[in-house]
Amino acid sequence: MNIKIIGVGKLKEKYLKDGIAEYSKRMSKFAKFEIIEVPDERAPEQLSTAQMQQVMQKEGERILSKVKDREYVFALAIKGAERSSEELAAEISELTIRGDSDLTFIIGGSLGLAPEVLSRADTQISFGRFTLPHQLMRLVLSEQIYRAFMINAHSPYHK
Ligand SMILES: C[S@@+](CC[C@H](N)C(=O)[O-])C[C@H]1O[C@@H](n2cnc3c(N)ncnc32)[C@H](O)[C@@H]1O
Repeated sequence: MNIKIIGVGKLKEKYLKDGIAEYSKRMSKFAKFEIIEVPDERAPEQLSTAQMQQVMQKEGERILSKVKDREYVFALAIKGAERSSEELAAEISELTIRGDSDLTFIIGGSLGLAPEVLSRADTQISFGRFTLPHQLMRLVLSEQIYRAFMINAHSPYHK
């Protein structure tokens, strides 16, 4: 199985890099795990709606250039559908059984995801109504994907 997370911008914080490296190492016995970073669009603090859409569109084009046709795509979106950890684990297991072995998770930039990215997604996944910083989201998501593998392996990690 190949798990890919596509994120916008370069991860700067050491504690986030360390956390992701830890889950990446733990996941290596279940899947090939990679994180792809696409450049964020430089933008001033104050943006008009049109400028915001332009930023999201440019970032969206960069994101979509990294997505292959065969990949099953989860877009992370606050307004997406919430799941429990067990439900995500079951979803990953079902996808594997039906032959979808390339799972891609997309996290938007600071303004969110362009409509084109949401349209390409096979499903939208929400971690609740809180807005999480996109870089922290990479770590939270990495842990939840690892947790899904542990649930499917019936490991006591998930209680
Ligand atoms: C700072 S948030 C963007 C906020 C933007 N106003 C929006 O509504 O998308 C950056 C990215 O992190 C992810 N994200 C943040 N909080 C999330 C949540 N509760 N559930 C799912 N994804 C979330 C999404 O991919 C989002 O595009």
